[in-house]
Amino acid sequence: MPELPLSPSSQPRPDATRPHSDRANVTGPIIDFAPDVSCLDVEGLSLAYDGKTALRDLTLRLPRHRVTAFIGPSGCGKSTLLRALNRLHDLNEAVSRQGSIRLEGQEIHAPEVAVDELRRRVGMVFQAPNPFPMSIYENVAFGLRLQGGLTRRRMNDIVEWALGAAALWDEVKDRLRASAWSLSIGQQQRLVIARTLAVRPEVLLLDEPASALDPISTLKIEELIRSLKSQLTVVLVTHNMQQAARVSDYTAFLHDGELVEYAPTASLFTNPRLARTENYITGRMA
Ligand SMILES: Nc1ncnc2c1ncn2[C@@H]1O[C@H](COP(=O)(O)OP(=O)(O)OP(=O)(O)O)[C@@H](O)[C@H]1O
Repeated sequence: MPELPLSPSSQPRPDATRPHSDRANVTGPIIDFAPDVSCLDVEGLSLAYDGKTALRDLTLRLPRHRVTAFIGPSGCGKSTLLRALNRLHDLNEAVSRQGSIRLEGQEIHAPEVAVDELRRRVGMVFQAPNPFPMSIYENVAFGLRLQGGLTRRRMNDIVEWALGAAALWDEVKDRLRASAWSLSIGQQQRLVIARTLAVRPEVLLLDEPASALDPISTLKIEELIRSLKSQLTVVLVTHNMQQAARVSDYTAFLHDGELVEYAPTASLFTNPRLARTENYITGRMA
């Protein structure tokens, strides 16, 4: 699929080079670009657990077929925001929410939206790989079987495609019937990504997908993230700022449940416009 052109406003602005002292009085949020085509639109999103605020009036647009990273200190609300994007909070009665989230223009909380279908369109991969206790093949075929209606040949094709897209096919093609648990942790995480890709999501949410992995597996996941954006929109939560800088096109910095700064990644890391962002990315804020 062809790459979308970046809008002129997505380039770093000249005044982003102003000295740090000028930034000190600005509290934000600063949103330093406007996506030409957004996939997910979050508007006025607030969320609380048992009345305790975790997200405060967040508004941001996530561009289609790009990688957007959420960064910020522990407890700032990154995972809470990510989970809101495919309604993972629905079953938590302690959660209250205000505001809207639109996927390709459609409100995801609208009564006519089927949550299962939403979660097919917006797939999620967690920090610890969670393959099902079945074979490598059956893990990837799992969602396809639930959907039904596929011939054996078509299912085989999709399983091969998904394992290939997750950069795992060459390593497992000769042992598809082996238990998923016989794979290394890094391979298990790529298997879980293949399982998610098999049902053809439009968005892939990744919650610290490489934090439990060794450096080589991490590199593979990062290469995979970069390759996937030609086919879908990726949203990545990471504590690893080098990783955000390596793989993402845009970065949103959250602090204390608020969106502080949201900009093209290169611009945010080289010329943060707010002191709070600079303090975090330079390690002066835990
Ligand atoms: N299930 C929950 N029940 C109650 N409070 C929660 C729950 N999940 C998160 N919180 C609280 O919401 C706030 C935001 O948490 P969240 O996990 O979204 O932050 P985070 O930025 O992803 O943190 P980390 O980087 O440590 O994973 C924190 O104060 C956290 O304690």
